[in-house]
Amino acid sequence: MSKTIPQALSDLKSHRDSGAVSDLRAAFAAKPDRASRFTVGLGDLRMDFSKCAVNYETLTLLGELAESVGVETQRDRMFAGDAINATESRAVLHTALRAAPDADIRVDGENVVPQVHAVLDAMGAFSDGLRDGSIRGATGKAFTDVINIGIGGSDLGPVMATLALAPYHDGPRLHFVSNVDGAHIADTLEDLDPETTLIIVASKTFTTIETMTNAATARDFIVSKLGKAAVAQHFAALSTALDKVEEFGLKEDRVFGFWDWVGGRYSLWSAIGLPLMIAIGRQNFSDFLAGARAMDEHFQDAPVGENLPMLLGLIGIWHRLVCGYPSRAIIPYDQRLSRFPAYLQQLDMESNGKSVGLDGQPLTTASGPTVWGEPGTNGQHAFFQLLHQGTDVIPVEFMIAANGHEPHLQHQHQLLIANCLAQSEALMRGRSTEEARAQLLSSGASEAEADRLAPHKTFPGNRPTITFVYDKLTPFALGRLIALYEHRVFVEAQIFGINAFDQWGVELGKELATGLLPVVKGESTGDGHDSSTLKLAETIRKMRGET
Ligand SMILES: O=P(O)(O)OC[C@H]1O[C@](O)(CO)[C@@H](O)[C@@H]1O
Repeated sequence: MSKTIPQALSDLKSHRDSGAVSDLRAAFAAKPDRASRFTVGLGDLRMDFSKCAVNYETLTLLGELAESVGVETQRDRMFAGDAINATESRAVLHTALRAAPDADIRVDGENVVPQVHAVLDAMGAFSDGLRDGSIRGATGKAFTDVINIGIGGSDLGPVMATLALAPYHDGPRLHFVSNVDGAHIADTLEDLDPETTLIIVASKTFTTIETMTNAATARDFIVSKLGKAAVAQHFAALSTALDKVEEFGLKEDRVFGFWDWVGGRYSLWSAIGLPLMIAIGRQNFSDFLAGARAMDEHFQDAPVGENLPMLLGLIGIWHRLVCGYPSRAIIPYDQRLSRFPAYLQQLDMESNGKSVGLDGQPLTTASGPTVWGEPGTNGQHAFFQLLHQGTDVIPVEFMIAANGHEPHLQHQHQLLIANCLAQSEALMRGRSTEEARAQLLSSGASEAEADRLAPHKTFPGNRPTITFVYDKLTPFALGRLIALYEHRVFVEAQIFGINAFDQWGVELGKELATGLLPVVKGESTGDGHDSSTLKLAETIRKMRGET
């Protein structure tokens, strides 16, 4: 019989308190094969978690915790299309978006895979037409530029993946506009010609105020030069709300749909991926889906001890619920993954930033950590000081490709690799005060100077890191990496006992913004708002010369 969750957690805490792996340096010295023991892989992807303070017993206890909440059963329910998004009574089937054409995945008795592939085919035909110039604008010119207007899940995934796969771009130039700040769209439109610009409006609900406002501005941009009739040729829409898209005035062949069982932050594999497909082409997009599918299969089939998403999730839980670390940093040593941390922020924090359990009761443990990061080596010259010597321990997840896409810049790639490995080594080893002192003395410092400076040059070490290594950042590798993190978030959510697939926490601010707009415009005195908010609105109106 499996343990109860409190029992499993309490056993993990006692295990940690017993100091099983309290000194990583000593653990490496004691077991020279520690790296091979705590590295798992899938294809060319390796996950080395040997620099986390865990041993085999930790993994066994984490496995018991997973069993106590039925993670595997929940996983199977998700893949089977059960309505596991309980607060919205919906299935959660982003995995069906990358399923093989002959798969059979049912929602309300209907196999959804044929619909998925019908949309993929339509996206393929449209992106082929844009890329080969057979689909043209109102004045007969081919499209040179495509703007994706969307926000959150309708922006972050396409932006991140388009940048990540830049070496595969051979289609029109891509631009992304998300912020309601007019500066974003103004700067984007600045150098573009309406005659050769296609605008994609990406919104699951087709009601999001930022996206609809930017879409209206983009529409004016097209209409002012080409007239109203050009809208149908210069726009496309990606949405589940087909009725609302119709009101916007788009023809059916310019609308690419998806379904309510695709969460916004899990939608990159759906029609929301169209900008990426336009940039890299149908075949590369299909490889991207295949990478995610490989991770889906692995997540379903591999035993817990070899299962990357399970282990990544369980180690995340170890750090959050047992060690109490409040955040984690994602540091890709890959400039083209520079938006990956931002993408993961939505994926992870919008999913697991909850404080009420599935039963509607307040959680009695913590839930998702703060997720943040920047690419290396840039971060080294910014916030790594805190990672090495700050008072908080922040687990880091590094990622590095063995091979870059620039064969003529091998030396730079080797330097990048050396930096990535050096950082995880430094975080693990640290430098004792005695070592710091000895180093100072050997570089000519006096005894007094060495005593004074040694504490400042001491690194506590023992700071946990996970390092991912893969051959090259191909479409397949990127798809696999994203799916890994999607499933990791899922595993952690099961243990937190929350619904990872709703996001009610974004609602209140939206409602208040709608109510405050008349105050900002001076059309309402704003009864019911607090004095700070009203005073700020008044100050801003004064600065704008409106009062
Ligand atoms: O695609 P939509 O419906 O415009 O929503 C955009 C984003 O807004 C959110 O609802 C949060 O505000 C996200 O969950 C979603 O990805």
